[in-house]
Amino acid sequence: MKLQVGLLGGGSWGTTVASLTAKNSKTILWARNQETVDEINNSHTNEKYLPDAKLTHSLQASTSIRETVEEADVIVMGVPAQSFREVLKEAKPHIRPWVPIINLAKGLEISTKKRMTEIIEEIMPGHPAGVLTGPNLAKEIHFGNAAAAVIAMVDKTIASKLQDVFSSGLFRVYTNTDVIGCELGGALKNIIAIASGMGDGADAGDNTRAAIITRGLAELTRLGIAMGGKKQTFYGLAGMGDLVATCSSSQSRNHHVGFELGKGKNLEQIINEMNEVAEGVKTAKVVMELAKKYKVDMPISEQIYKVLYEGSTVNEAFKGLLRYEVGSEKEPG
Ligand SMILES: NC(=O)C1=CN([C@@H]2O[C@H](COP(=O)(O)OP(=O)(O)OC[C@H]3O[C@@H](n4cnc5c(N)ncnc54)[C@H](OP(=O)(O)O)[C@@H]3O)[C@@H](O)[C@H]2O)C=CC1
Ligand SMILES: O=C(CO)COP(=O)(O)O
Repeated sequence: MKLQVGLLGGGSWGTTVASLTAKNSKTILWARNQETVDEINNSHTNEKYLPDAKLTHSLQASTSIRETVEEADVIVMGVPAQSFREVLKEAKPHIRPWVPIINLAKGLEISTKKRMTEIIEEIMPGHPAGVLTGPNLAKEIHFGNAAAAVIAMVDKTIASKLQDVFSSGLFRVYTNTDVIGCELGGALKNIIAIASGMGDGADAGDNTRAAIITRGLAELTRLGIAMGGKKQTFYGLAGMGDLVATCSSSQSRNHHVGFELGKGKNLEQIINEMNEVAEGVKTAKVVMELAKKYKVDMPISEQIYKVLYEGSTVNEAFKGLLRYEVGSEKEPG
């Protein structure tokens, strides 16, 4: 039986994933913006978020959440982390019992410090919750470059059914049962990507970027393990894979924020000039609280937090990092 997909969120990643699943299954994409919906239905494009990309013709869009989810066999949540709860609550009355809900967002909720699948479990108890994550820069996937992702769910049987919904010849979807680790990998790497972009913007060089990626992996792994993720997960697609892609790509919005900071622009101006989300900016606040709660050292994230929220300069951030005691390159856990 072909599963029907209801995907909520018409930004660059939501539209990309909907265009992928529409190749395999009937897919309806919900966006709140009527113009976006009309453009997807009539021209099979979403120029605001995916300039020059042609979407799968069978993809339908709707401004009605009810129409999008009421017959869906799987719900995919493609809105940013801070809007996740309100959109899911709006959809809840129309979602059939036991339908799995898959998160695409890479962020943590500021007010509760929760992961998105924790929000799913809170609002929709009884529905299997999972996350699709990995090194997946939307535009490359749209233009047909090969990529790999992970679908993480506690229930292996459901995860392998959903593998077929998301996979295509060029988009290879692996399964994993470590939902916590996969979800945290995606959220935590965004702050490291800001750091890497900041180094690139300040012309710090390739060695600096490599050090940020490697030590960034160590610190996100430390927090991830303390919060219940598995060490192995952070060395896979959801951890190292996504970290490398995001930290080294000018397509990454988080890298872009860092790059502009490195060039000397201020945060407000950078955000005002973007029309897409950079989740790391908000996640940085949550991560500092989590690092304190779990008593984990996160020197790179801490310096980024100081630049974003405490008026630290880029120079001070790099000097701050250099002041940390150089210990042994011990196991992150
Ligand atoms: N882009 C990428 O390469 C990848 C992104 N992700 C993650 O996916 C998530 C979504 O990102 P992405 O699609 O890129 O984001 P974009 O910034 O491209 O788009 C955000 C989308 O969410 C919609 N939206 C925002 N707030 C609300 C709300 N309150 N109610 C309804 N819709 C809302 C926007 O609608 P409107 O246009 O009306 O403002 C827009 O359609 C993020 O967490 C990101 O980290 C994960 C992997 C890859
Ligand atoms: O998560 C992503 C790629 O895997 C996208 O990163 P940005 O949100 O920084 O663009």
